[in-house]
Amino acid sequence: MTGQGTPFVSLDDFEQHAMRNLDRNALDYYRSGAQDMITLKENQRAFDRVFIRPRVLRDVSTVALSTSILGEQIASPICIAPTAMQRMAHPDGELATARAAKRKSTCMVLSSWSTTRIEDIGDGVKWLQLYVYKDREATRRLIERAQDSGYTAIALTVDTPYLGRRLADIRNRFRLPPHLTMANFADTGKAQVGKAEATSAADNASGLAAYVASQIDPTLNWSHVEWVKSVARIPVLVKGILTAEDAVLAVNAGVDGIIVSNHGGRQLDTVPATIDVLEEVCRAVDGRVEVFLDGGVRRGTDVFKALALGARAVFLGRPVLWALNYNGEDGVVEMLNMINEELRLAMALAGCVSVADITRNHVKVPGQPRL
Ligand SMILES: Cc1cc2nc3c(=O)[nH]c(=O)nc-3n(C[C@H](O)[C@H](O)[C@H](O)COP(=O)(O)O)c2cc1C
Ligand SMILES: O=C(O)C(=O)c1ccccc1
Repeated sequence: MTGQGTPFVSLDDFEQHAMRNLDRNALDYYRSGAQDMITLKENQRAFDRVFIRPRVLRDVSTVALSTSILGEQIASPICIAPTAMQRMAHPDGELATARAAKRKSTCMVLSSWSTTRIEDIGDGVKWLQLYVYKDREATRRLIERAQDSGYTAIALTVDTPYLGRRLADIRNRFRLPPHLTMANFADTGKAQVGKAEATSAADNASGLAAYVASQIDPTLNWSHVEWVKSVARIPVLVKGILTAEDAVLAVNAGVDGIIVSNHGGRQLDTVPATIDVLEEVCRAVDGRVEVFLDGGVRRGTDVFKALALGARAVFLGRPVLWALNYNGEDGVVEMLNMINEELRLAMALAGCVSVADITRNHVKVPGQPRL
């Protein structure tokens, strides 16, 4: 938008810019999905199969985007998903993202694999994304550090007992550039993502897969959710639920929220698009906890559809990385402004003047007539 070039008109333009600007190691890591990337593509395509049923003649001269998540007020239901290693996209990395989130009064989820320390993120609505590490004391310390630093929820990622198979990262032998570290682990000697040795074609030569295998506890099970609940004094959400069955187990385990996510198509390939399972999850949850969605959200109409199908708010993953790469903090603000204005217009044209006005009857889903 800045400068003399053609103005950016959609979130896709930020990605196109990053494709020309980012180095291969980082670009492939950020863009990739697992295996054949069926789920990655499906996340976006599935939104196109949902149609909006607009209501007219409703005085849409003012449209309010504000809402609350887990009791905290935010300016819009468009939040920021945790993505690891943001300093590969821009030198200011997570700091820039956090400042942008604060300027827009929205929620940022910090990845526990950030290149900025938990303590160094300024104020604002912020949650910490957590993995259960083999080192249980280190995991406990992360929760405590988050609480001491003003984070208001823990999002426990449950879809990554192992890293998904991302072919480009294997080919590239992905590494975190040597000047960067997994900053939250600086005191444990586990902050470097080294080069993996590929000994056979079947080995996963991505440095990240090896790092994950060495750090994350693959015994991850429901007792760990209860353990995190017992340690944390702030709400705990599970991130990575895709079925009604697991949603019920999560509610029974006492979680405070569910993030419907397939990890941006980066874990198990050929799982469904998140928008296609959102309603199933919401029905199973039946209002007992808030349900969120991420995956493939690129336009205001996508946000509208997710809210209509039961999401309290949505989270953006890759678009934040593209915007960061484009112009740091200001780039992320610009990207958020764009999708927020798209949402405002979609709501107005569909006859909704507040987030609470968006109902199930505002969308038509293939094979699921509901009226
Ligand atoms: C580069 C990248 C890194 C990610 N890192 C994490 C992470 O550290 N923890 C996590 O729970 N999810 C991680 N995710 C998944 C996102 O939180 C989110 O589920 C996904 O990106 C949403 O899809 P979208 O990119 O299509 O918006 C990552 C995703 C990407 C693209
Ligand atoms: O890349 C990812 O999707 C992810 O969640 C991750 C983040 C840091 C290290 C390993 C995996």
